[in-house]
Amino acid sequence: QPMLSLVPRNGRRGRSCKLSSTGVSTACSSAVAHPSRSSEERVYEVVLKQAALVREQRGESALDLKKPIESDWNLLNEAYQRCGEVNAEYAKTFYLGTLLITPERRRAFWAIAVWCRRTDELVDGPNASHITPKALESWDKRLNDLFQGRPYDMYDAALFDTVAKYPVDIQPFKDMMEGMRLDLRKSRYENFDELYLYCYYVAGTVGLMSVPVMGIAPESKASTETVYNAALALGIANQLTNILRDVGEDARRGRIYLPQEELALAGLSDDDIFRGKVTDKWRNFMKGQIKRATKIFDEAEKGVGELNSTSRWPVWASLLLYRQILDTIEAND
Ligand SMILES: CC(C)=CCC/C(C)=C/CC/C(C)=C/CC/C(C)=C/[C@@H]1[C@@H](COP(=O)(O)OP(=O)(O)O)[C@]1(C)CC/C=C(\C)CC/C=C(\C)CCC=C(C)C
Ligand SMILES: [Mn+2]
Repeated sequence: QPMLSLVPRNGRRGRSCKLSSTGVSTACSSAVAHPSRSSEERVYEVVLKQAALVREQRGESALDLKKPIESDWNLLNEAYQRCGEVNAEYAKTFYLGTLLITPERRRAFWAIAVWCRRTDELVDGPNASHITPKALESWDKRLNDLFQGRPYDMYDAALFDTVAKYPVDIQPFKDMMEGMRLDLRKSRYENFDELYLYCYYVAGTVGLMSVPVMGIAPESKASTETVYNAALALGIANQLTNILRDVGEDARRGRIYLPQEELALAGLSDDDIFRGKVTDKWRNFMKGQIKRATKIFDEAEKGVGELNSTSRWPVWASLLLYRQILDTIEAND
């Protein structure tokens, strides 16, 4: 059974908490059911499905659950509190955003973000070298159990409460796991289409998980699909930013997420990345990558005003904070 430990980044001293994952195997359906179609078409299918789900659920009370008894209630509060602590430590930019949202929604985001972080930690954390496809299958089985009301620990219990209160579908969670599977077997991306699909898996999915909690403004004239596409764009833009920020860190682990075809067009090779030399070719290449990510942030920004009024500020704040990382990359040469 893999132990999943969230340890402070940058070698900093601080809180470290051990989280464990248990379970057995289950297959996972995903957006890659039809390899002949483009990544965007496949992702769009998931967006449409998610949008349909919310349309179906709109108008229903989010609090239809039977009221929990007092002691359950206290435990649940504690579970959410712990999710908040993990986020404050490991997802700082998003944590700041969540502080601007209503308390009910805030804790729902904390629970979702902890699951995302733990999932990412399976392939990126200190125990990543021991993680096999089988271990991911266990995590997948555990996800199914959680959605069916059988949480394994407090973090899962908080997430179960969240998915019971808001119309959050399991598919984006499954798709995020597919991204982690990709990380186990793939360390190069041929073109942007391939990279886009990876970004959907590990980050676009977070947008799809988030909209049902954010809520769409009742006065919004935009279609549900438009709002979901903006949310998807925010996840993709965030992830592209992560990739551009972490080129060095990823290369030290033998991973290059930058599209190979685009590197070659710019006259750059894997070796240039590994050597980490900043040349004019590299600067020009990065300019193009930053431009593309900025455009996707701009697409996302258009959707912010369609969200429930209490959800706009936190999303906008985290969008601005994340987009600024692109400026910092450029300023750092
Ligand atoms: C209409 C509209 C614009 C709606 C907005 C919907 C919305 C709130 C979208 C959020 C999108 C978002 C925050 C995506 C996160 C993408 C991301 C950075 C994913 C990272 C994956 C792995 O990457 P990597 O290994 O390269 O990165 P590290 O170096 O390890 O960091 C992730 C690590 C997945 C983990 C993601 C989180 C912990 C963030 C979870 C955020 C939320 C649940 C939403 C937070 C809520 C607000 C208010 C921002
Ligand atoms: Mn990571």
